[in-house]
Amino acid sequence: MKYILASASPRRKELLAQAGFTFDVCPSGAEERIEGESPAKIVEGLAALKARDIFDKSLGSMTEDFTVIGADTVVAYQGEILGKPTDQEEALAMLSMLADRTHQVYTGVCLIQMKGEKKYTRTFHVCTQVTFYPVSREELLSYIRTGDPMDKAGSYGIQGPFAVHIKEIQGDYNNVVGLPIAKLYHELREMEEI
Ligand SMILES: Cc1cn([C@H]2C[C@H](O)[C@@H](COP(=O)(O)OP(=O)(O)OP(=O)(O)O)O2)c(=O)[nH]c1=O
Repeated sequence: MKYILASASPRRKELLAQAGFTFDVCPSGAEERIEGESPAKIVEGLAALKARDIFDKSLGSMTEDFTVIGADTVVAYQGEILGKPTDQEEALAMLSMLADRTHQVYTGVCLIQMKGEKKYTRTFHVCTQVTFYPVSREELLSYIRTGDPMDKAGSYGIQGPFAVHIKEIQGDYNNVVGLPIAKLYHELREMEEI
């Protein structure tokens, strides 16, 4: 089975490699816009969009069985959905809202597999609860100056300098970083047994 990761995220690449997969990386340029639904539906929809884009592009050139992996991550807080910030001001607004509170991180994953003549699709999501300590405005500003928030959903990376502000998490840590690798592994294993 050949695996194709439909993502430009270096964290997703690292997590998949750590888990022992060998794979190609083929980022999707699919337009990321799905609105007005629950966070779970949004991340699943966006993951499916990315996976489908790369599946369609790969189909003509693949001579062996293959699986495309697409993923998307958002932060949700009391009905608000937070993606990547567009500028430093927005990053400050997001982090100020999340400080001293608990929010949810959703990652959706879509697997599209071609086995023989048959196509199989699986889409799922994983939700992790994350609680921040109180964070002062000065601390937030100095974190934002590092540039770390800008490519991350919710404006923070749990795996970087912001780690000192994480009080508690409930659920899969890797899901927060961008890929629920354990669930992904088990879903793939089930898929390949069919
Ligand atoms: C909350 C959080 C998010 N993130 C990252 C994971 C994702 O890369 C990013 C959310 O953006 P995504 O749109 O999910 O992914 P991406 O644009 O990086 O890559 P692609 O669309 O090509 O798959 O935020 C962290 O690295 N750490 C965190 O703690």
